Amino acid sequence: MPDLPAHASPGLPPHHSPSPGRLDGFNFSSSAHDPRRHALQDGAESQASHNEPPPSLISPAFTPPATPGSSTPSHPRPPRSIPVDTSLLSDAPAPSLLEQLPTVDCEVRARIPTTTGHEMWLHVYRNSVDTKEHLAIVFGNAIRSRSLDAERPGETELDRMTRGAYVGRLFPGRTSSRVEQIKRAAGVAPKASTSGGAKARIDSGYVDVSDGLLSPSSASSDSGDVQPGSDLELPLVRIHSECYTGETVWSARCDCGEQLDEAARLMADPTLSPSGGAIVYLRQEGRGIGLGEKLKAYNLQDLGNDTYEANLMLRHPADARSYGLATAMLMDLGLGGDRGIRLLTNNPDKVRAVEGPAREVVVRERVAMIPLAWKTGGKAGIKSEEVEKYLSTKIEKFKHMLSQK
Ligand SMILES: Nc1nc2c(ncn2[C@@H]2O[C@H](COP(=O)(O)OP(=O)(O)OP(=O)(O)O)[C@@H](O)[C@H]2O)c(=O)[nH]1
Repeated sequence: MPDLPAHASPGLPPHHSPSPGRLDGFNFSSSAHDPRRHALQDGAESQASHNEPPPSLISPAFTPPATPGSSTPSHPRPPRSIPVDTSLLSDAPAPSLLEQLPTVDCEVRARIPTTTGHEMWLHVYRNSVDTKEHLAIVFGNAIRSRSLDAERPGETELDRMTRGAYVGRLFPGRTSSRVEQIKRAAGVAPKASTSGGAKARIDSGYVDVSDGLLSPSSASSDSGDVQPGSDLELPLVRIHSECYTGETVWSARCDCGEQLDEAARLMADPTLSPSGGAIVYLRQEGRGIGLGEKLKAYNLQDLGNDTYEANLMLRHPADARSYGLATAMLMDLGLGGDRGIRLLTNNPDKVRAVEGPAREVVVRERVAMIPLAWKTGGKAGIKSEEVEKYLSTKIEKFKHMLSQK
């Protein structure tokens, strides 16, 4: 059988959805690098003959399970976090920043359940500088978009719920986007009722007020306004640039899929990210040059150039990205201001650029993104000649703060 992912092969039986809990890892990406994938292919015929579903491709490679002792390797140590004072980085060339931040608006948000049982909130943004749908992937209920929650003239409660401007969970028959209204209508004292898991009859439907609805005290953190000095840890943030090849078609030329997956895993884990997290997913494919140009760059790399040189040969900057949109989206998510964030990155430009022209966002700590293959001695993560070369060019030419030690 050719070395293709199982879902590319009509010869394999359809996959069954894994049940939550069976797969503790968190994975956006497919499993091109998963040793189990090869086992899957080798064993596909015998599995088919035993009529058992093959293991899902939607989970395995990059993210180790949270449950100790499972078969994929785990790296339970919290990620390395380094305090950052960007005002001290002034001797390095500063990234170019827009004088004024773009305006952004969260158009719609929806709950995305995952095969691991974790949920995330996908936000689609519009903005004043391009027509792309930039995204925020939010973990936890503490981070909310101001522009999403803002009232829009003439809208109905159904309009609000349809665009995702509701609190708590939707359920058939829910008629109000606002949880306080629901609780008032039910005559339920928010805290007292949650302990008993009481169900309150609301209009034509039932709402379990203990299920995903916020009490008044947690509703204040719902706005993102956690006071500095509170004992909650800083929210974890990743600014991620789109990479179709690394995130969708199992490319081992880069570590982008692994990084996206790892960011989600960290943010979904309440012990590592107790105040939640957000991945700002910018549609800046190929470091801003687009997919077609990136593929040309790959051909130039196969001809012996590195990723930096290939961009220049195509008359593009080595890195054509900007981060003003990310800054504006973080502010909209309540992650701006002095309280600060922890930023998952190795890229020094990103640390400074995301802070914005007037330090609208403050990066208090940088959390390093170490390739899983390095952390696990090659047992997990992306392994290829190409990715090794890519990583060394990131370190040597883009000055990424990444070392094997
Ligand atoms: N032009 C070009 N873009 C690439 C190449 N490989 C990956 N990319 C793009 O690079 C972006 C990711 O950039 P990276 O340099 O890997 O990482 P980073 O976002 O700068 O830094 P980290 O935050 O540490 O991950 C994505 O948009 C990818 O599509 C390549 O060889 N050429």
